[in-house]
Amino acid sequence: MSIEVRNLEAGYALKPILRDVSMRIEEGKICALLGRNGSGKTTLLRCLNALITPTQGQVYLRGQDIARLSRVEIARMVSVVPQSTSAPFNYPCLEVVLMGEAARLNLWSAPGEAARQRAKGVFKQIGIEHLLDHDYNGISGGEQQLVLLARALFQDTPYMLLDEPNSHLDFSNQHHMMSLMRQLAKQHGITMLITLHDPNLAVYYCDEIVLMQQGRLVCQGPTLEVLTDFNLCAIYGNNIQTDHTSRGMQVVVPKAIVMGAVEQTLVC
Ligand SMILES: Nc1ncnc2c1ncn2[C@@H]1O[C@H](COP(=O)(O)OP(=O)(O)OP(=O)(O)O)[C@@H](O)[C@H]1O
Repeated sequence: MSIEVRNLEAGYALKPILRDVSMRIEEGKICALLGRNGSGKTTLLRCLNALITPTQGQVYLRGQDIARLSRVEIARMVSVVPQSTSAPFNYPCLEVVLMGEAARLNLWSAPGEAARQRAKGVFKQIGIEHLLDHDYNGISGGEQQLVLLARALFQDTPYMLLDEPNSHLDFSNQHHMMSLMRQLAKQHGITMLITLHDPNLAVYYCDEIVLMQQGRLVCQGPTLEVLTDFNLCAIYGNNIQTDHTSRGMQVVVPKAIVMGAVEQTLVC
């Protein structure tokens, strides 16, 4: 159940964005997609979910070219946690999560009691049972992000695509969410691609990293092999580097912090 991308080119109208992107993520791996703003991460996720049709190249899920699959077939395989949490609807959170069942229902049927119980179980798993009956538009951005995560988990697919799923979450929930993702990938063999802006979350939780720059894939490999000073500098500029905590864990920090330059600036 790997994800395979071959020589992908894609963009918007006359604006090419992705150029010659090829990569492979093996089953059960949790892969971080890192890159500067506008480097093409969301565009790549949209191609993997067939929301954008590539101008060249192919995406294979379970060895099947997704260009040949119907929307329903794709929805049974791929769940998405989108970057934006805003929604044109205002349903109770439980109903939002139950929408994850849509691809498994016939046209005129609705989720039954068993589906409702399963959905409630997912709320509990994430620790948001208190949001069950709240209106989706009446909760915070971080809470909305957790509800969208619940919907994706409820959809119960072999592939998950998460686009900055932590952007609204507090420190504790960021780690809770990432460790839950890791647990799911390992226990259920779910293959995940997660765009992140904090490389440290990739260090702690992801098996591998894909680095993107200006629509091209710069590098893919095991997390610590990819997060070298050289690669970080090439992607993010000269003010970032790796360091180690007192327990020997690799972390990514701004150079100014390592050299004490921030304190010097403050004193001045
Ligand atoms: N709907 C769209 N129509 C036209 N251009 C778009 C559209 N969405 C994104 N772009 C452009 O495509 C490029 C890549 O955007 P994309 O959202 O894939 O980047 P990203 O790496 O996910 O960025 P970020 O980290 O800021 O979310 C950017 O130049 C962006 O302006």
